[in-house]
Amino acid sequence: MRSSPVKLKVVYRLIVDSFLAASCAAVLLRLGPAEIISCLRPVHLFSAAAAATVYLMLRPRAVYLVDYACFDTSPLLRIPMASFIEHTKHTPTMSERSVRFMSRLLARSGLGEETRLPEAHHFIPTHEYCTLENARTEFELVVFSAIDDLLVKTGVTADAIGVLVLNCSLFCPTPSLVDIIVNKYNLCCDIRSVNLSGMGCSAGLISVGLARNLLQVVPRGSHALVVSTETITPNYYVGNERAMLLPNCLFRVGGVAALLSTSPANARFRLKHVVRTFTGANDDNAYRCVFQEEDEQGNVGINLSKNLMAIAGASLQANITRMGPLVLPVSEQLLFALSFVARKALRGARIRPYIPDFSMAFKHLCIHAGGRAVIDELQKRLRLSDEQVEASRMTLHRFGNTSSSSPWYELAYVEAKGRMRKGHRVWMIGFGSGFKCNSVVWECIQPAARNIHGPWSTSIHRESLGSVVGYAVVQPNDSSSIPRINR
Ligand SMILES: CC(C)(COP(=O)(O)OP(=O)(O)OC[C@H]1O[C@@H](n2cnc3c(N)ncnc32)[C@H](O)[C@@H]1OP(=O)(O)O)[C@@H](O)C(=O)NCCC(=O)NCCSC(=O)CC(=O)O
Repeated sequence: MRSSPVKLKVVYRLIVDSFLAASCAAVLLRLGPAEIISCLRPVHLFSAAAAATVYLMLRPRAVYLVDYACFDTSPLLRIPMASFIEHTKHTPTMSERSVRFMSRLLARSGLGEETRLPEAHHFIPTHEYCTLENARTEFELVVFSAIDDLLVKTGVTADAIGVLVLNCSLFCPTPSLVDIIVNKYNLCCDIRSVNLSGMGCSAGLISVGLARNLLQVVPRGSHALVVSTETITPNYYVGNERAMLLPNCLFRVGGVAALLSTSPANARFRLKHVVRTFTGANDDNAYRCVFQEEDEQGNVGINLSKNLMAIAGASLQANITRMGPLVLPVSEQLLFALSFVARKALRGARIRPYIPDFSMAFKHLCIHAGGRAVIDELQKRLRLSDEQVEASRMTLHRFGNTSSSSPWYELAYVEAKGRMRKGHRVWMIGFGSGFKCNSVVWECIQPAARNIHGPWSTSIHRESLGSVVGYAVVQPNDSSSIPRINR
């Protein structure tokens, strides 16, 4: 049975959402069609036609997602936690204390036993194999596999690609990563290509926005290839700073290739909104909360601040303040606006911000799988149900933090579960260094066929929220032991 506040809210929504429609209908009924037509003069009709023509000519072209393909990580790259810990023991610069710390973190990280690390990280001592050549090898394996899959899936040939946008935060060689792709696929010599680096985990959604913008200036019907990945190989931290050991435990291999177009032919999703929020201006805590630096011994790593959860929550708040008006029904917007005004007007009165009910706007949420505590925080902030964060938790468990590609693994999860329907809206939320929180909204035109090949095809039958409620427990002093699952 529904509780009274919920019932009240349903009634409130009905009243507010019907109010506008009722007002318009009343005005039209009072005037009557004959009266409306008699009010119109030729000059009105001409102005309306001119305004409509100008609008049609200037409005941005609609952009569609033809399809996407996530790197289907090879089982050979699987890194059970015991192996990971064994490898850290063979890194001479890492102390026993750091090894114990990482064992503890891994056990509670929400990552499962099937996440993948690049080939170089499977050798001992790992740091000796983190070379530029091995980084290129990892990049090529991940990205070429995803692009090959995408081209096969869509039947689009490489010469139909007019725009290429790639983001990879920490690996930025020359020739650039987009040059590697242009060279491999023999893409057009006048391709508009952009290589984003250093932009963190939210850059995948920035790439989507950038591709959308570039598609406005190339011939209609052109295709934009968007590639989002993080190359793990060169980023193995060998020091003992706890905040810098965290990324070793969380980040794993992954990548996605997505094809966008201004043509709706064979498209599977329509791009509805891209909303970017940057909270680093004048806020050093936010700016430094994911920070590449050297520790006192000169070892380079990524320092993840303990404040990250709070900062991610605040930047999400800023992002939804801009997203809300675009996607929420009037009733939710009104409550949100009232709470905003009340909070501003009565600063001392500790009024909690109103959290809109996003299930009214979206059927599926794909929240960047940054870490277990991050998902927990966002679930709490947005008051989401376990089902609404399921794709995020499952992706973290099965693939780890794959950085900017993680929302795509989540979209693939929803599709592999057969939950996507025509007309469903999907909200992708990315956040990362800067500090940035970005959102992309898609509307499904054509769900994927149920049993297609994809990153979840071999495991979806055994994936469910219930299977990840416990955390794998590794015995730090016994690397040979098989980790057990603590439920
Ligand atoms: C790592 C965890 C799974 C640990 O979970 P726990 O339930 O054990 O939580 P906990 O907070 O008690 O942490 C356990 C121990 O780790 C320490 N600890 C936790 N976070 C730390 C940090 N950032 N720096 C230093 N130490 C840290 C705690 O002090 C504690 O130590 P002691 O027990 O000694 O007191 C969780 O904290 C988590 O998910 N954190 C978020 C990870 C994160 O920042 N992800 C975003 C990646 S960046 C990204 O995705 C975007 C981008 O790169 O752009």
